Amino acid sequence: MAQINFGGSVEEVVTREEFPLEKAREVLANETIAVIGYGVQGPGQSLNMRDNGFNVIVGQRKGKTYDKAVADGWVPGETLFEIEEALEKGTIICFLLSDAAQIELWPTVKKALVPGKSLYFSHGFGVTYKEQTGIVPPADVDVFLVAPKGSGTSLRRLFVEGKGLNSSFAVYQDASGNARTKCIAMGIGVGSGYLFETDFYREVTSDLTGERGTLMGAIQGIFAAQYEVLRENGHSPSEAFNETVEELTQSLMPLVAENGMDWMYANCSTTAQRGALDWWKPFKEATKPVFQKLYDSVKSGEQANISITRNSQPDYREKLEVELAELRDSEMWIAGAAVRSLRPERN
Ligand SMILES: NC(=O)c1ccc[n+]([C@@H]2O[C@H](COP(=O)([O-])OP(=O)(O)OC[C@H]3O[C@@H](n4cnc5c(N)ncnc54)[C@H](O)[C@@H]3O)[C@@H](O)[C@H]2O)c1
Ligand SMILES: CC(C)(O)[C@@H](O)C(=O)O
Ligand SMILES: [Mg+2]
Ligand SMILES: [Mg+2]
Repeated sequence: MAQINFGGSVEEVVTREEFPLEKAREVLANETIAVIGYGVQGPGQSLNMRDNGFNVIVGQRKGKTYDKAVADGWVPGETLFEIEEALEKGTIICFLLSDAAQIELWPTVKKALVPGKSLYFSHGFGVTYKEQTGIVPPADVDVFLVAPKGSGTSLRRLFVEGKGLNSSFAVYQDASGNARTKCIAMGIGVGSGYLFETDFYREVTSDLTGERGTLMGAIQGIFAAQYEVLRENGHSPSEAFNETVEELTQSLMPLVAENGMDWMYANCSTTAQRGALDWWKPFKEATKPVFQKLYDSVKSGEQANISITRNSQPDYREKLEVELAELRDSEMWIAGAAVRSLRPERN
């Protein structure tokens, strides 16, 4: 493994150079990889693995997503099956249903896990919160995860562009003695840029924190707060949206992604630089207690509990739609839709 110094801590990571695709293909040459679920990660991972030359099949219940799989080139009866049939044919079972649906399907999956098969996750959720999920894999199967650090949509887009999302990987159970190598081979196969090692508990606690925090929950909260203050002080929706969201996503974040925040601070006006240097610490101080509260809630299992309870309700979709409409119909995101429609590349 490559030793990389991440800000003073040396960590071992797996790169594509030291674990090339050819090696991954060799490791998994005799495996049938069954991707169960074709929601967000299912398409990204299965299509990348198919394009990388792996033996992949998809298991998906009939409906809109099944039709999407057909449209993506999966052939019913050859590479696309009902879930039970795919579970039977697969030797590596990629459990890519939503975390709540995994609970419901677990008895079916468990039955298919005969000795010698492997169980693959993209989240540490199911086994970490086993008291709530009931997901306890049989002792004679390998259990591991590869968790792409990003959306399945970008996993596929970046792969098509010849780039790759980073993923974490972890082995929960090594029945064959070869679980780690298989796990890394899967990580390379799904199109990871590089892979860093974790365990199921750390993967789920960091992931739940990140998505509730800076990746989605906190950022929307900060957007809404600044937008409201600008609007309450007489700024137009277009001015408030551009100064809150559009400039960040279109101009500054791609530059931060390329060069880091220090570069961004060094390459804006001296006026902006002074202000950003003065204000980042008060924002940090104001929000850190909220992040600590969030982490504690993740750690105690409360967030998992909320997620399982809410997402297992029969009227989950209807209730979700109401909450999404609150965002979609907010002035800020209506203004956002108008701003997006004005981007020159839309024409
Ligand atoms: N969404 C992401 O980009 C992302 C990123 C990293 C990790 N993950 C993890 O990957 C896994 C899959 O997540 P996802 O977001 O792709 O899932 P998803 O919510 O998109 O659902 C996946 C599939 O589950 C199927 N499904 C739902 N309920 C079902 C049921 N009762 N019976 C049978 N099928 C059912 C749906 O048809 C869909 O094809 C999860 O563990 C998630 O935490 C997701
Ligand atoms: C894409 C995310 C937010 O990183 C993932 O963790 C998810 O659950 O969808
Ligand atoms: Mg997540
Ligand atoms: Mg995530």
